[in-house]
Amino acid sequence: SVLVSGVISPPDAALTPRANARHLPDIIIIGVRKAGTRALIQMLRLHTSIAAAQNEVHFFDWDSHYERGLDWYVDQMPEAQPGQLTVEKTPAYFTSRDVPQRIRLAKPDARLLLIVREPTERLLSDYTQVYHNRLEKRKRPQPLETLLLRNGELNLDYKPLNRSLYHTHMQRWLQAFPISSFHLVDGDALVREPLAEMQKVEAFLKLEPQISQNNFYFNQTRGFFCLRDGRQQQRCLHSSKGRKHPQVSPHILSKLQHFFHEPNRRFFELVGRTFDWK
Ligand SMILES: Nc1ncnc2c1ncn2[C@@H]1O[C@H](COP(=O)(O)OS(=O)(=O)O)[C@@H](OP(=O)(O)O)[C@H]1O
Repeated sequence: SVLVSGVISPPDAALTPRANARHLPDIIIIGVRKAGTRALIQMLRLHTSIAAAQNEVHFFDWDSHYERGLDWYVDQMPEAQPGQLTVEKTPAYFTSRDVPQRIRLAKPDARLLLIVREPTERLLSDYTQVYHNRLEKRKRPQPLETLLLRNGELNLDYKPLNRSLYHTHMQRWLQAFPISSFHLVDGDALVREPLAEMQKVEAFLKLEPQISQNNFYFNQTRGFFCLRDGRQQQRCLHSSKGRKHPQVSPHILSKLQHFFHEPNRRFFELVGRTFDWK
């Protein structure tokens, strides 16, 4: 501060380094569960302009969190340097009824990242996740057929099946946000060619292109790409990512793929692009 004719003037804002601060997320990864949301947020934070929340926050989908208000939500965010964009991921947002309107109220200019994956494979991944959760809780896992079929027909109330009906959920989101608020990430492509997929994300977010081939190396043991950050720290995703899926009879597989054909077509129409799904 400077003493001018006996008055102490406030410090020059331009000369005072602004401190790191928490703020509402600029970017939200809204899902889909088991489509590669963790890989996406980890790859995004390779960029120096991104500050990412570590844990799934579940602010907009859990009433007990939502009732705590926006100050609580901001407290869950990482500290961001001036100019950094903040991102959180909660895959359950995509399929939760009230979430689109709640996000619109809190952050109408949020940039929404949605990662999708071939719906049958996503269903099997979802089943596998629940299977392991039950084992951990010492509950007996149930065979897929019992959950998926009712009187020989597909059981539409089975949640992992419902979550793969992307168009029904996307319809709700498009009532709250224009399509320009979304960027869709191809989860199958992110596994095979992470750099190409991340360059599209950088472009959508208007970030300076920074992520490079140097940030990825293929790990033969894991069968996936792992990450190398700017300080040459190497890191693969947790071992719960990339699990073996159950063997499913060809009859059920083709039933599922046939079933998803029409919902997929409607999803492609809604989002104005296609994916390479059977
Ligand atoms: N690089 C890399 N390493 C490991 N795993 C990768 C990677 N990229 C994408 N994936 C895929 O991410 C799938 C898990 O998806 P999510 O992180 O969205 O799951 S969750 O909803 O948060 O539980 C996980 O699904 P499963 O293979 O079914 O386990 C992976 O296929």
